[in-house]
Amino acid sequence: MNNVISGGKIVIEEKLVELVEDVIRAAGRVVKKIYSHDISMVEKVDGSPLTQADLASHHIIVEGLASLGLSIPIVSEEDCTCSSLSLSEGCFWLVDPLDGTKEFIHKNGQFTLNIALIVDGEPVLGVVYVPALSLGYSGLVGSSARKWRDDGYSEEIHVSYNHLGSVWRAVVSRSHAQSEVSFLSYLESYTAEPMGSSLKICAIAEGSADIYPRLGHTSEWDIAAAHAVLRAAGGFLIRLDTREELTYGRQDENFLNPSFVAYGDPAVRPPLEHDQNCLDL
Ligand SMILES: Nc1ncnc2c1ncn2[C@@H]1O[C@H](COP(=O)(O)O)[C@@H](OP(=O)(O)O)[C@H]1O
Ligand SMILES: [Mg+2]
Repeated sequence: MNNVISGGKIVIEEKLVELVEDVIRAAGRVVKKIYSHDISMVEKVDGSPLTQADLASHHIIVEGLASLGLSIPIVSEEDCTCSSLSLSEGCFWLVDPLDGTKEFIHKNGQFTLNIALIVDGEPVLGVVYVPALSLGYSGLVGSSARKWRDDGYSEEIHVSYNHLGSVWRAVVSRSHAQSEVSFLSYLESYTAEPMGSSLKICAIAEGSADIYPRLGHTSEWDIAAAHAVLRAAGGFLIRLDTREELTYGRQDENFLNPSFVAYGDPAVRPPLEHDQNCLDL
């Protein structure tokens, strides 16, 4: 592991992204196997679904990240007990082992595995894997973002800048999108495509969508990895209350996110002048 640790400090470079891709693919293989059989589920305390795939993926990712030997704390949707640590400074892994569990259960393919590296509150590295498509997205902020497949295909991705004067291509949650549609009515003309999981943010990163507003509940692990991919691809994900880029490690708030909007082109900002009004809709 000498190539990612130098002078006792973690070196965040492409080699580390490749190692995280190996970890996520290993978990994805198991998730895919479960997906192809009957899926049994239980309800968590908050009423959200949990399947054997969420737990299997969690264990493989936690073991895989630990085996890198970097001694970085891991916060996962399925185990956020290290939240007694102070996470606002330093590094931690932020993992959603299966985002879009409802999509997984409904077998529509729109679920993802997500691993982000957070440094001083910012998502700096992210890998999102889409088992149903054998497809992944990786981003290293300050370097580049890539879309890749298990067969070795890989291409650099970038947000789209060409929407001006044309219809805004919005993506919204499949399950929770009522207020988001009200928010979008501030745009002159838009289409709204329902999509599960962190795929929505990846769609903006690769330029196939322009904007994703989320006014309802999400947790930090739902979006951190795709947020890193989006930043690496030139995009933004800002809180609607402060209009600042969203940061991570807010364990005092149980890792719950405020309302936010993700977008690719900085020119999307003008409609956000109305954001506070939108929240009251
Ligand atoms: N009431 C709620 N509180 C917290 N998070 C919620 C929620 N309703 C939905 N979510 C989050 O939204 C994610 C799904 O997003 P989407 O609707 O965009 O596909 C879920 O991820 P999981 O499937 O990992 O639980 C869950 O974390
Ligand atoms: Mg999730």
